[in-house]
Amino acid sequence: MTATKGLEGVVATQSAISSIIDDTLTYVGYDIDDLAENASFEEVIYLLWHQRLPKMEELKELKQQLANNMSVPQEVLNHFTTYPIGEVHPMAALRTAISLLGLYDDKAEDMSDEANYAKAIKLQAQIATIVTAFARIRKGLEPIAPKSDYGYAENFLYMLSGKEPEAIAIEAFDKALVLHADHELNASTFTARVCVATLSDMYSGVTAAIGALKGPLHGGANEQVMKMLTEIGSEENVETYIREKLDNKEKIMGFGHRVYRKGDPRAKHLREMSKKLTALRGEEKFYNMSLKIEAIVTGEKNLPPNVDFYSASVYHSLGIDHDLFTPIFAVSRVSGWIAHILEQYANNRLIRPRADYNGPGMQKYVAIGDR
Ligand SMILES: CC(=O)SCCNC(=O)CCNC(=O)[C@H](O)C(C)(C)COP(=O)(O)OP(=O)(O)OC[C@H]1O[C@@H](n2cnc3c(N)ncnc32)[C@H](O)[C@@H]1OP(=O)(O)O
Ligand SMILES: O=C([O-])CC(=O)C(=O)O
Repeated sequence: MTATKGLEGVVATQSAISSIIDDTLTYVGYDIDDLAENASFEEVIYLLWHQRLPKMEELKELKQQLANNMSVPQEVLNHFTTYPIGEVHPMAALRTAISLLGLYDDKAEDMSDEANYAKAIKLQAQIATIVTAFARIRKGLEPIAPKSDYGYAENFLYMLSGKEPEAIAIEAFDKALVLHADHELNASTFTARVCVATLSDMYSGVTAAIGALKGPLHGGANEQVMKMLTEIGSEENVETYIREKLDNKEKIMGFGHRVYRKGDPRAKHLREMSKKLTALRGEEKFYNMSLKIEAIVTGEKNLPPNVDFYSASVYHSLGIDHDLFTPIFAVSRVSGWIAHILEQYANNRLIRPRADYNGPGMQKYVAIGDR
């Protein structure tokens, strides 16, 4: 047995949800460029969960189900007030809250298709409330109740700020949600599938996936990109900062990808959004700095930007706190995790690979006094 480091190139399952073939990303056969331009996030959720686009009535029903299920048990919101203020990362809070949410769902352990679909709706709806409520509670603010006539992106921005969001912000946020919804067998999705392949419940699968998304080599990179942009501070500092990092063999967050070689097709949409939104907010410097970083990293290392690079300046331009960038990734990606969890349940087999053992040979137990 020989191990493949990081499982690179290993095909671990069949899936009909999304594909990356020759650097083209599709959700159920629809090109991401097509969906980014035309589909709403709710349509994408339906597409991922049903493997077809919804008809008008089906979309209306899904939107209503999501809006009707956004309220979170008060106990879950109350527990946020017990955290040490300012010390808990929102991804840790989210991971804990989703696990806690399972305790208040009397169907959490019911593995019927109906119960799993009801859990899917609840999780997708309530994750938005959890992220926004935590963001407010940690600042001493009251959570804002969702509006039943708002779409998903609009409700998220409204619950976060308490203000009616501008049309341009809703449109940009909705597109960001579409772009992040699914991505074949990325680390967090694989984690979710491994978890539920033991026939564990959906809350466990999503909690495990959040843990995997949190790391800076995966979803956590978007927050790190913003940290880097803030540290660099101005266009003049880009060259020295980036070259020093590359010379020290440090990674530049938001660049590189395990699967894409020519580039991540999602990045160009976010680059465009970053250009538009930073200009609108008078914060062009973040876009200009990003362009300059891209030119150096791609020029020197042949590493194109991934989805996390320009999403940072997009979310910053929407006035979102930097440590909420990865929780927002989870708000979108939970749609993909759920699609994969349902697909795993539908054709399940325990996921249990082998390890190529490279420890010591056979040893004889030595009594503690003789070691
Ligand atoms: C939503 C997402 O998860 S997208 C990815 C988000 N993560 C990031 O942006 C973090 C930065 N990027 C990375 O760490 C990597 O490119 C990953 C994790 C995305 C992919 O990693 P892998 O396929 O395992 O590539 P690996 O880390 O082995 O890198 C291969 C080589 O490219 C270099 N490299 C890869 N990414 C970068 C980077 N961002 N900056 C500088 N060098 C890099 C590595 O140092 C390594 O060089 P070496 O062969 O000289 O040692
Ligand atoms: O596919 C990956 O490895 C990471 C990624 O881009 C994503 O999850 O969106």
